[in-house]
Amino acid sequence: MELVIGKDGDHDVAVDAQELVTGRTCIIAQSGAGKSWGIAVICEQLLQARVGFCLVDTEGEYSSLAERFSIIRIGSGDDCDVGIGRANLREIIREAICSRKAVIFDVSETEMRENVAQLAEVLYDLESRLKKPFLLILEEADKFIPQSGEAIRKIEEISRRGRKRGLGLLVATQRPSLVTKNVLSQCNNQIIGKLSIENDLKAVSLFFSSHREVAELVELEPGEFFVMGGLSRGKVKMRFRDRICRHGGQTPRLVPAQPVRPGDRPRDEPCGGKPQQEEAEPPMVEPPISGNAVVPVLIREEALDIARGKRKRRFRVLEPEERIVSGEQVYRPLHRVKIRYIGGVLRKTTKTASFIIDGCTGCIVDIDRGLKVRPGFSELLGLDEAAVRVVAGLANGGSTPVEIEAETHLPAAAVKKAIKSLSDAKLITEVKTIGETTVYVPLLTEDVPPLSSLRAGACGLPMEPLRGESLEAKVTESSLRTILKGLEPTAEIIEFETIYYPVYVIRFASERGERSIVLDGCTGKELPFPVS
Ligand SMILES: Nc1ncnc2c1ncn2[C@@H]1O[C@H](COP(=O)(O)OP(=O)(O)OP(=O)(O)O)[C@@H](O)[C@H]1O
Repeated sequence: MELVIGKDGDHDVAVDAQELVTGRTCIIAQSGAGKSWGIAVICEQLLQARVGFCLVDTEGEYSSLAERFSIIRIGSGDDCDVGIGRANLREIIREAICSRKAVIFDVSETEMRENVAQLAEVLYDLESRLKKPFLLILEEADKFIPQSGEAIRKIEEISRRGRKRGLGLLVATQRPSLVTKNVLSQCNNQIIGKLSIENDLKAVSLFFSSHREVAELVELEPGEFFVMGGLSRGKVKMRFRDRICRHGGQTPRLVPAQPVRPGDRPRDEPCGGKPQQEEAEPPMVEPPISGNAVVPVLIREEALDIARGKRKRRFRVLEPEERIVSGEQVYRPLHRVKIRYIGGVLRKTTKTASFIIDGCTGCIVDIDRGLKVRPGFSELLGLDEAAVRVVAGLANGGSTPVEIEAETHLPAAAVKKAIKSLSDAKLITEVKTIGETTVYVPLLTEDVPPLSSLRAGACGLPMEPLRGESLEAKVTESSLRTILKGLEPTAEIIEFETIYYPVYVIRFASERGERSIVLDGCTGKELPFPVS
């Protein structure tokens, strides 16, 4: 029997149902890459084929399956058929195995580990006697069978000895490097999607025959997966098919909120259909910084692990000379900015440009498989509009004050003042030429990007409300406006929103002193930001 689960171009991709239901399969991909979608597609196909399974739902996101199919839902929510503590689990699972039924075991609001351990015991025990095909599907496997820490023994046992009992195991994770190798190495069937973190790419490399194949995972689009092992003949790249039911794990869309002006009281939007209460007097407390943050992927231990590899070593002895003195996760403020200005060859066209600027340094960033940092406006921070106009207008070979006046349309006194502040900031230097004429040359270490080159892609990473400490933004809307006006007098900021990005700031110490590095909280890559 085959189950059609996806498409490779126009061709259906089918997997062997027997292998899926009684074998060991892993579904691996980073957050937002389509695992839950894929698991739900598999469940729909199993339901249509009347194959029994039990799905451990850690987020309460699969209940929409019950809108179209007959499923027993055990959990703690109002929409569950049986309360998780009160259920006669053994009887329900026996009935499901014998009658080829499906069970959703929703542990989202419960003591997950304890309940899943109990389920695994019951399943293994029943199947040791019944020996009928039945599949256990385990979302967020890293929570139950971690690489470091104690794994639920019965799940390890199911992965080793379930097949002969007809009991298959399908585990899903965003972080294969955090799942015990004891189970991962048992997975002879693999469905692997987009991954970016080095440790995770390393963890799945055992399923591929070359580094080149592993590197292909980084390039996959959300929804695309490689199906490998016993599920298909050879490695197949596919996209999971459309859902029959509504997708419960839909990423919430970010909708623009009403801008808040200084002095306005923040107003909560109604949530979950509850009516808004009449507001009481505002409490006299400092409002916490609120906003949306990119969901961190790396846990602290992993960041420290990466940092250990970056310690400086002594030349003679191989011991590291540096030790890690701290490593904390913080959020960097990033401003998403949209501007409008007059441009074009004849300077008659209204143009727009969008970009994301790091609020701490003024560098331009892209959020694409982690943070990519480019030169931006860092060196212009703190200058006034005239100074920005002067330094941006200087010819590489240098300009005289008269040439600067002509280029910038600034009066002589303003040019003189700007030259003084730029010299103080060591952003220009003067070169005396023959005949008493002074020529000023720019000392900017990076080229300032032209406005026409600024283009921000969408942030494809999952977001959540900011929950941690954030660094202070040195770039404000008004300081940015000053710089932009200096670069292009017609520039106006038309959108300005701050989002937050997780990083780890690691401090090293040695007898020579201290230094710090910044690691990307989503990819673990070192970011070229200075740490104050
Ligand atoms: N095959 C697909 N076809 C169409 N849309 C898809 C597909 N796969 C994923 N998506 C879209 O991508 C979004 C994220 O997918 P999904 O919820 O499956 O991610 P995930 O890998 O489970 O993430 P997380 O680990 O954070 O739960 C979905 O809301 C859906 O809109």
